[in-house]
Amino acid sequence: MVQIKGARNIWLDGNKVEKPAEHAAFRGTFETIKQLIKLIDDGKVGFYDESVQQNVHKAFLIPQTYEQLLEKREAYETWASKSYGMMSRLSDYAYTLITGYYIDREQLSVYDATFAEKITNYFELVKRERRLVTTAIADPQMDRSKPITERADHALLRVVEQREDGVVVSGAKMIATGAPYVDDIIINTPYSKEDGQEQYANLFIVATDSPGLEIICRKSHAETDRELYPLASQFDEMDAVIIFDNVFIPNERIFIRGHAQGATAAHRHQQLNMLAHYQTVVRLATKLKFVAGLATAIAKSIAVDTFLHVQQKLGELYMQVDTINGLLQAAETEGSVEGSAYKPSAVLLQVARHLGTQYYARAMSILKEIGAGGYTQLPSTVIHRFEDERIEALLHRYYEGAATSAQDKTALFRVGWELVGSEIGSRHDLYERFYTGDPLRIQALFFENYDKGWLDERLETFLNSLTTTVRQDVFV
Ligand SMILES: Cc1cc2nc3c(=O)[nH]c(=O)nc-3n(C[C@H](O)[C@H](O)[C@H](O)COP(=O)(O)OP(=O)(O)OC[C@H]3O[C@@H](n4cnc5c(N)ncnc54)[C@H](O)[C@@H]3O)c2cc1C
Repeated sequence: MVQIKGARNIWLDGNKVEKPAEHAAFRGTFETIKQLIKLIDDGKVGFYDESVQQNVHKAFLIPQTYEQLLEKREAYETWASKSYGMMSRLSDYAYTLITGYYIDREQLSVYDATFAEKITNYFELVKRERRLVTTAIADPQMDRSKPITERADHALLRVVEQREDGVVVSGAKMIATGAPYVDDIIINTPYSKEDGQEQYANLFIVATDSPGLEIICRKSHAETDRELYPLASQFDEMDAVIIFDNVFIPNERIFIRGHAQGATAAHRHQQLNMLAHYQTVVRLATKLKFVAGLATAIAKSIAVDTFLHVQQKLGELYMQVDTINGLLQAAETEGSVEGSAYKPSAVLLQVARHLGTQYYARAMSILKEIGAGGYTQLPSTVIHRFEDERIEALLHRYYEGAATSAQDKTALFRVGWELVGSEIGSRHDLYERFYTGDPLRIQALFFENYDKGWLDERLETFLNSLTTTVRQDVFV
């Protein structure tokens, strides 16, 4: 029996949600998560872990070889394809972050001598209890222009009381996708900290049933009717702001305590964690594949795939999928053993992640252009629910496709509308643009960190070839 406890202080529509698993806004997703967790007992997603004597998700597998990395890919693919790539923070991402910290525990112990022991204990706990975990990093959008030192006191999550057995923190974090469903949230800080800013410089994992931790949900996009809303009825992950109103964090959950460089190093670790990026790119590929398949089926259903420009647009979608898959494969084969793990190539995964922020928006645009007015021609319910048989018969006639029944054609367009026109669809468009951080600054960071050696070399060779003699030869 799979138990999902869910969080405690969940706020939706101004009310406290007492039994989230029974609430219409969360029920469908609770059910999906339950089905997913069952997969851990299957060989494709889970592996037997001696230390906890049970199957655990392969996100926890520390790959020693290329082949083991591929095993992880299969697990992520199987997990992601159950939600067609629509759910992305269902713990597999957070598990890879924890595994990454565990792999590099000695390195990070430089900033907090207790790091290695605590992360080892948590690594075992999360596997043993099959705890669900998400992550929240950014501070609330108040005044982004000010340096940390000039921001309002409550603008940053901070320690308000030091105790022997832990710390008390106040402040807020945004956004934590999946928060109502999880047991724990990894909390870190996005900005580089300096000495003197220790009260903001903590990496900890907070339990969602901690008193004072309030989960403020956005509007629910969930629906309960599976036939009308196949995506929203199963896959609304929910996004929330987490408010810490004097929340106690016990010592064993504080991995870096009040260390400016340490908190920055932990954040960089998360940003550069190739095993975590690997999971996100596998998930992205799954979603793009789903969209490409749907766009093709919609085009076929009304036979617009016969037109050249539609063929070109569908071709573009296939190229998106093949580009991301190609980058994934290259990242796998160009990986290397670093420390105790075989890790995929960082640069190629960063490229794939960044392309994803543009590809998804483009894919939505193509889906709109192909389906066109068909999305708004949908009757407000499925055809077989019409109470008048005469009208139902008329709908079967006038909603039919080229070689597709009215029932099948409207079902396809319904999914299309969920992606391009519904609230959950808009949320996904936003998610793909921003989930990896601000794409603008990430690309600029790519420039900064890029190994530009080969660019200089080429230019130097060219410039050296233009010796005085050659120039004289040319211009005499
Ligand atoms: C649907 C969704 C789900 C998410 N889920 C999670 C999650 O589970 N966990 C998590 O940790 N995060 C999550 N995020 C948050 C995500 O990490 C942030 O949205 C992202 O880092 C961008 O930050 P922001 O939204 O605060 O935008 P801001 O940083 O406020 O940026 C707003 C605009 O201002 C510009 N800007 C801001 N500051 C600067 C600057 N210094 N220099 C130049 N330009 C600047 C940006 O380019 C952008 O155009 C999620 C986001 C979304 C949309």
